[in-house]
Amino acid sequence: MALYVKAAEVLDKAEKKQGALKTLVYDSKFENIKPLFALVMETQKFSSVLEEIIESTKLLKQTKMRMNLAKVLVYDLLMGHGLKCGGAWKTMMMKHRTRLQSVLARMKVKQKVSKNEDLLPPSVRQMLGEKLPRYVRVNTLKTTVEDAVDYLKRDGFSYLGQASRMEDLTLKEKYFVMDMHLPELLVFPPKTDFHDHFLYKAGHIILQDKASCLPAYLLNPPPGTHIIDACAAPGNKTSHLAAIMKNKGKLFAYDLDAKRLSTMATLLLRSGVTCQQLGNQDFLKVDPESPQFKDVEYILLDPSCSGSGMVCLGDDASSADQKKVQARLAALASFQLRCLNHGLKFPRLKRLVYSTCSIHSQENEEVVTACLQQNPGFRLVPLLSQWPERGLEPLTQCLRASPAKTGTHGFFVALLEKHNEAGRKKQAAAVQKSDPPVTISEAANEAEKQEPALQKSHPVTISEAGNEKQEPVVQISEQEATPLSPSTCGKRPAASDEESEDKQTPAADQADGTPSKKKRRKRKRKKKKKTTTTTTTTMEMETVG
Ligand SMILES: C[S@@+](CC[C@H](N)C(=O)[O-])C[C@H]1O[C@@H](n2cnc3c(N)ncnc32)[C@H](O)[C@@H]1O
Repeated sequence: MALYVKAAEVLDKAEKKQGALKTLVYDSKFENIKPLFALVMETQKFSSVLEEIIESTKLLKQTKMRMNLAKVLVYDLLMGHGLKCGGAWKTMMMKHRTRLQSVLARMKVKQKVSKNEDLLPPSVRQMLGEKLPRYVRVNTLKTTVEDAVDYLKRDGFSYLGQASRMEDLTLKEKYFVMDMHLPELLVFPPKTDFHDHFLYKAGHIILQDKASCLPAYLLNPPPGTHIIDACAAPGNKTSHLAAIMKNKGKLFAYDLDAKRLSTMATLLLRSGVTCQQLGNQDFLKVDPESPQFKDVEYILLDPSCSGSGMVCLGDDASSADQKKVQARLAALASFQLRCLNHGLKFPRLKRLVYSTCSIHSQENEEVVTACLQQNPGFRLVPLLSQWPERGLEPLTQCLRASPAKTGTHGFFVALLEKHNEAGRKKQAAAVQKSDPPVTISEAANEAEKQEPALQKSHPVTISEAGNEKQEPVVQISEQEATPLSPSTCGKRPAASDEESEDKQTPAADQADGTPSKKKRRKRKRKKKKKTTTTTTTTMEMETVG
């Protein structure tokens, strides 16, 4: 029952505008956040429907419950996976179940619909991203685009060829097109459900939002290269990278969260990925100087972020508790900048792609600006000139994405590349002459002054899209994770994300501040033991994956 009481409490607080749902759930200190989050989000989504059912059955009067408690219980009883409580509460709810069920059934008959979702008001449906197309990435490790298209045609879908404008992505019934920017991406009407489809179950297609396909596509690591996916789980971008590399080379994929990593191992197995080496590890503690990374030339960094771009999660910006929201954003931005700076330390790195599913400049342009100030040997690569939404001024080389302009969830991508030594020295000198490096908060102030300047949309034709991958210096270009899964992207950094500065710095033992010989030896042994543990985890994950 604790779950329902806590969920009702969160909904009460949200009604009193004490914070955004997401923040309230995380602040609730409830031991099992995931089911609480899911219950609160779903109840909120069906709020108006549940209220109608509760009122027409006079449930509050008969049970003396308050509205939000009734809502969470009725949600789970009628639309969720059944009540997860026992005792008097369950007995009471079961007593009313038939009446509640028949009101729900009557509502559906009246509105001539069959699914619970269809009862939602249009405004809620739009907010939930129902209007976003269903994007399907063809997994070229298992099939080809042509074969996937043929299979889908035989399965009753009608193929309209490659799209050339945004409007072509607005589809109905069983029509589908090939995307105009990403040729391995097929586009279907919103809500087309592939979860039970053979191609999905066999790993031939991957359900991935278009914006989320950008990082791997733009990084475009050639087959045979060594690459790191720094914050990888649940692995949609990892499997995309492996497909681009044709499973040739080495793909180190790290994630701090063991559970998500194990989901990822299953997903990669199904997708036919074989070039990976998984590690349940904090990326910030991966040593760039380690011999195993000496050939790493590419990094994909998609760190934890606010998830404010995910249409289903919404944005905390309207939250009454702006202080908390800003503090959370600042903590995330600081973590993201540390990851970015760390990624640039790999000695042979050529390119790093940075992405977030956030719409906040603090996590996007400001992080990149601060990073470039601190790493003058790197610069931004201009991306997809035809892409309709750019990074905020002056970072227009980067891409942004949004439901309105690109028909996707909100997203941000920047591609950084190392430039030559002469340029680096020149830039370093210029930085010394000018202001000290921009810190995140300074960048925040600057960015606030800027008006977002967005470029106009230029429709792309097939051949242009093919050429669109940027001229390279070297060479160019979900839950079980569905794009709408809150756990994929809106995930808060694990505790160590925000405190991931190495906490194991040894305390000084001797007068000069250095540890004693004995202690040094002990620490050395401990360190050796730790390395072995990490390797074991990596090996285990490889076996699973
Ligand atoms: C936005 S999600 C990554 C989504 C993934 N790239 C994909 O496309 O499926 C961020 C991930 O970073 C992980 N993470 C957070 N802090 C980390 C750290 N310090 N080191 C490695 N992974 C971390 C989280 O567990 C989470 O799985």
